[in-house]
Amino acid sequence: MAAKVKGKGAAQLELVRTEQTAKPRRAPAKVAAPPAAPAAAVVVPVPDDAGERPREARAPKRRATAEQMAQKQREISISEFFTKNRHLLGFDNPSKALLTTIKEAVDNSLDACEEAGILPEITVEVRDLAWEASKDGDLTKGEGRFVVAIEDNGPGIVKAQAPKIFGKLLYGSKFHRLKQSRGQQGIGISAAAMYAQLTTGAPIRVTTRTARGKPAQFFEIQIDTRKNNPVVTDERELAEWTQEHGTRVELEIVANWQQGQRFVNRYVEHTALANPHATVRYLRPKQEPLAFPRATEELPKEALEIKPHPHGVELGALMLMAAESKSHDVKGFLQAAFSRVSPPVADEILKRCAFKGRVRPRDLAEDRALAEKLHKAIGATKIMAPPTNCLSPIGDALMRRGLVSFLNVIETEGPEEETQLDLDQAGKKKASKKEKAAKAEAPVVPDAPPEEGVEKIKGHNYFIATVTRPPKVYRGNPFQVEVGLAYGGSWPADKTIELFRFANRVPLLFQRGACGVTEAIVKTDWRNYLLSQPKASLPVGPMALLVHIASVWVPFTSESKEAVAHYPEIIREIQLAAQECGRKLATHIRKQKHADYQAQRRSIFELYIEEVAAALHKISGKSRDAIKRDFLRVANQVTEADLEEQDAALEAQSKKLTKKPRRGGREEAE
Ligand SMILES: Nc1ncnc2c1ncn2[C@@H]1O[C@H](COP(=O)(O)OP(=O)(O)OP(=O)(O)O)[C@@H](O)[C@H]1O
Repeated sequence: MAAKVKGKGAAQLELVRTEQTAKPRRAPAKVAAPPAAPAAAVVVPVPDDAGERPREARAPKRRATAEQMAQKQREISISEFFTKNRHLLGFDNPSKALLTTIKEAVDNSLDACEEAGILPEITVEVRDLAWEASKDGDLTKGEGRFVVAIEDNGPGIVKAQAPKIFGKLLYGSKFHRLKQSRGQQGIGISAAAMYAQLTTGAPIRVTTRTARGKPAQFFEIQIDTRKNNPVVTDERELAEWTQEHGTRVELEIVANWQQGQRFVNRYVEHTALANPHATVRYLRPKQEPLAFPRATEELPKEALEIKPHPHGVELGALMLMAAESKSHDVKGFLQAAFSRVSPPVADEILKRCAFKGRVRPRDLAEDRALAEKLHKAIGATKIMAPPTNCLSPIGDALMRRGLVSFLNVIETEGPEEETQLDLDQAGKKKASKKEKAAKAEAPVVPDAPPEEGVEKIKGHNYFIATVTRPPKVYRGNPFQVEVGLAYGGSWPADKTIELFRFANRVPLLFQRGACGVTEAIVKTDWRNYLLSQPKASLPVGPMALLVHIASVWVPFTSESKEAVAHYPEIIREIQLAAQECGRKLATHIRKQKHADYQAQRRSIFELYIEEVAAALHKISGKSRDAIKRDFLRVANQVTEADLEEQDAALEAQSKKLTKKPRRGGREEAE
């Protein structure tokens, strides 16, 4: 495809596909015969591979002429293209298709609720048609077929829009705007509908209502893939529907539940983790439903739409914007079309351009040299970074709450609290009844207060730390990175850490190796933070690491939105966030090691308290319990004081160890 300016005038500039021909304007009178082959074929001497005497070869026979080829050339509709290339949209195989279908609909529901200012209540339902038929004694029906239904309490969809939203690829509200949202391409839900149609022939079924008192609308929609247009096969009003407002989308698809369910489980769990304001219910075949109640009643901060930043615009886009401008002069155009261009900034840009005579925006569209001058001047002018109110990060507090409620759902009940007596007997053997009774009578010395950042979840201690970096910009697009970690608990200590990747609060479950997020975490030297790390790999340790990128436009590596592209600005920000979080982790691990050591010291001391108390009781006649209590208090004071001293030393050490990333990603102590 090449950009070509057609005719004159602002509206006339457009990007034109240089097709040979979509449809010939008039049929050729007669396809000209190919030129007659020369009487004697051209003989080209070809040296033999072995370097022996040159061999003589014939020129290959022409198989088709340009005219013959032109007859086969025609436009390809976007739906036809993606029908053939559905792997590009995440429908590679039936197990992945199950997840992609759910993901597209849930992401839309969350986006719609947030945009409307509604706390999302989302139900995800997967029905296994073969299993349902088998319950009625029919073992022949529905093999490999599933119904996926997603219902939300969002704002609903107006009647006239529903067919295009669900029956036309590249139709949506988010592509042209600059504001953080899960969807950005306008292809997701219609692609799911296309996959359903392709694999089962069934239309997508949509029920939607925009307000209480208004009737719910029901549609069955198919896609005419040749034209990329919707075909409504059924449409009616429903008198009864449970939702006052919202949308329900139902798709019948070929899927692989056996393998796909773990992806869906993960997606639902992680969606709840990054969206603590949403309630998600998950109804699945042959298993108990799962519920993820919201962890906060607060909606995320509203992301506002911004205008593009001048430093992010490329020459072709600048010409296109100029062509569409309604401003009378370039100064007005710059101010109206871009963010952060105040009158003085516009004057400075124009001064740099030094245009001769009056230049109107449409002149820029028609004259590439003029546009290039302006483009260069923009690049040379210092302009304030774009506004960042277009972003809505999760934030430290909610990331922590999300992690806690996620761990509460996935964590199984931990071991019963081990009594001090269990530990005293050097081993894990249970305390005898007598010992337990003695323990109950023993004087109580208060436990040390839990360390800041440590959460007890179902009997397991997790250290949780979070970092939210300030917003940054890549190619004019604001973005912000957040990192959270949960260390300890029942995560295995000898395995690679769990890396949870998120983009605009959407979990990324595939293509971990191809993702810029993974690259940034691998490049971070986790040995500085007391984790082991094989070369060029993720670190090893009992930890889950959450990385979230919020941006007005996430640069994905493909339309299936599974991995983030390797933009240096993004990778560096992730590294900085990971390092900041890593420093918190290292402080915790050191503290933990030291506390373990002091507890060990104390327990050795406590082993002898009983006997010493008995002896002192004999000598002094003072009560044994009072003596024991005094001893325990002293033991605690000594080890606490040691701990405090150690804490101060650690604090000083960690301040000294302020890390600075080295070029290439590794970091050094200053
Ligand atoms: N449940 C819903 N409630 C309200 N509006 C919806 C809902 N689902 C889809 N929409 C509207 O339909 C549009 C198209 O959705 P679609 O999933 O095809 O693309 P997208 O979300 O814009 O981008 P992407 O292709 O990246 O997912 C959305 O932009 C939104 O305006």
